[in-house]
Amino acid sequence: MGFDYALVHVKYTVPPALLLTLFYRPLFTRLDVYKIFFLVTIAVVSTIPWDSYLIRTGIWSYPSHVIVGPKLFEIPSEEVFFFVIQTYNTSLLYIILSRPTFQPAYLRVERQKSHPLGPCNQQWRWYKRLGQLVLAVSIGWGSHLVVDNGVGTYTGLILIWAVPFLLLLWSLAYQFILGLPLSNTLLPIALPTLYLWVIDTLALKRGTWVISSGTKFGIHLWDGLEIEEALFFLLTNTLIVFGQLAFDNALAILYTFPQLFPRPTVLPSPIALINALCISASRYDEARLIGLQEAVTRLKRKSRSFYLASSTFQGQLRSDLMLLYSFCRVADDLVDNASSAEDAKQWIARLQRFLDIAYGSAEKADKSVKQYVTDSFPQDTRSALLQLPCSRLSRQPLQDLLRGFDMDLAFNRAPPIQTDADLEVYAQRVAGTVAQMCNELIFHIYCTSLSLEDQRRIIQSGNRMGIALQYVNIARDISVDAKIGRVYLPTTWLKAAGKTYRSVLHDPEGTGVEELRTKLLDKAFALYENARDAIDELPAEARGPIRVAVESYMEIGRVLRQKGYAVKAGRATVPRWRRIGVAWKTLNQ
Ligand SMILES: CC(C)=CCC/C(C)=C/CC/C(C)=C/CC/C(C)=C/[C@@H]1[C@@H](COP(=O)(O)OP(=O)(O)O)[C@]1(C)CC/C=C(\C)CC/C=C(\C)CCC=C(C)C
Repeated sequence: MGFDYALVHVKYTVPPALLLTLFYRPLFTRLDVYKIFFLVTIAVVSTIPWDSYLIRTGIWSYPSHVIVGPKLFEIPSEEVFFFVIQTYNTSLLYIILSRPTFQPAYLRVERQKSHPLGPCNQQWRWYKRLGQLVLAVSIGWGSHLVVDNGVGTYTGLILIWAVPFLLLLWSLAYQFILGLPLSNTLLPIALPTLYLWVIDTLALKRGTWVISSGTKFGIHLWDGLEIEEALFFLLTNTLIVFGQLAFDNALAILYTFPQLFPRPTVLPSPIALINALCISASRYDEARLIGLQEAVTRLKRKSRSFYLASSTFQGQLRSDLMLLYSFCRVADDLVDNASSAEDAKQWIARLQRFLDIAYGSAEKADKSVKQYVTDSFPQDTRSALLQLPCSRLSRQPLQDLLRGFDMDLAFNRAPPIQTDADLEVYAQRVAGTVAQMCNELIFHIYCTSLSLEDQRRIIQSGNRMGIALQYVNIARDISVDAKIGRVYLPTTWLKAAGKTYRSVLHDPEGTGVEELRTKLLDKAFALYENARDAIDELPAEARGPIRVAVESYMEIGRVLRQKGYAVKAGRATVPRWRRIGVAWKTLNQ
């Protein structure tokens, strides 16, 4: 009996597990736990027979003075724990590194020439086949080495055990394996592999585990690291990451194509996951994928705060929020960038008609909505309208949002915001409604035990939070808005400060404006303080992410409030590292 192997865990495998867990703790969801548990189970069940065979045939061994004692099918308990902890560490590293990526945008429709809709991404079929060929050849070579029963036996046994699983995962998830950024694929394989190579070198040198000499090539990758051990850790980490990628690929399919999977659950069963992966890529909805890709690009380009916050959301809620953002952004831009007041009015009328049709008769809606949008809106805005998740949103906040845009048009006639009450109505329409829709999506997607009355109360707090954010938005954009002929500060405030609407329009940075900005920010922070506790009552999966979304926007207000802060180029911005810091601090509160 000895503790050498146990000490390898104490020193080298448990500390990274603790560090990674601590780092990711605020974002750890049930789905993450489910994904890791799923993979750990498969890893343990599939490795035990193979490892047991290797030990029983003497290909590798553990001197009795380095292990504590208990064994499972001849495998020391420390080794069984190794399967668990390696899968946990590599999986968690993958989850952390892939969190910023919006993976559904990497799904691709594949169609052959013979398909009625014409060819699309045909090259993917060849990539898939090429990968399958390479993996099949590796299995063949592995079998040959095993049959030979010579110095290549250990390599052969590694190959015939690991590569069939890789072949299966590749065949199911090649789109994600090839298409996702290297930070989601190569990095989570390379980092733990390198780390385990170093640990293995130390363990082999100390004799914690021993590989018998007749079954290995005797080649070293570096002093003390046998080539077979290097291959073993490389392939096991690849298996874990491919397993996670296949899981995420299945989730992306389940959550992206409602016409194929109408009501996916938050924790889909293994059968549902396999069904999703087995659907032919020719059946993916191309319009939906374009809608999601355009939504991510739009969000990334237009809002740094919400883009950062979006990476803290998961699954269907993340997609739906992006699509909602895309719609709101497009609608706002169509009205704001119109060439004349008449033109802007026309866009609002068209958006109004779009809502009429989208929320009209269910059977006819789909076709006529598509037709209407194609006939009435510019090409680059269509996906934002057509992919709006109408079935999960009520009509009233969308309707009110348009009424808010309508108030913007009134600036051409007379200042529409005279009093505090006007300001509140305006902010409620353009931002309270947005918050309401975010909350509607959350309650739709995540089950809650809250009564309807409590849900209504939380939604009302959300509305107030939206108003707070809009006040920050107005405080930030006083100069920008003046350039387009708008002053959102109530005229009663201007009068009390000895200013006129016209004077602020012409000199938005003049004396006295700073005090009014501060007054507006004070109002924003009062509303925020009042509403923020309601976030704690949201379903657990949405709490942290919503806090990040709210805090990263309120941070703009904090920057504006800093003594001596001068608004640069007409707009206050929060530096990237400060935004990340805010998100980090918020999640750890
Ligand atoms: C994470 C993520 C993807 C969130 C998406 C949120 C979303 C759908 C935002 C829509 C934004 C938008 C373009 C709306 C159109 C009207 C408008 C301009 C509203 C102002 C947003 C400012 O965006 P931006 O700075 O990019 O705009 P301009 O450059 O000035 O044109 C608003 C300030 C409204 C934003 C309001 C919210 C996102 C609501 C926040 C509140 C909650 C999420 C609810 C909190 C819940 C509780 C229980 C308190």
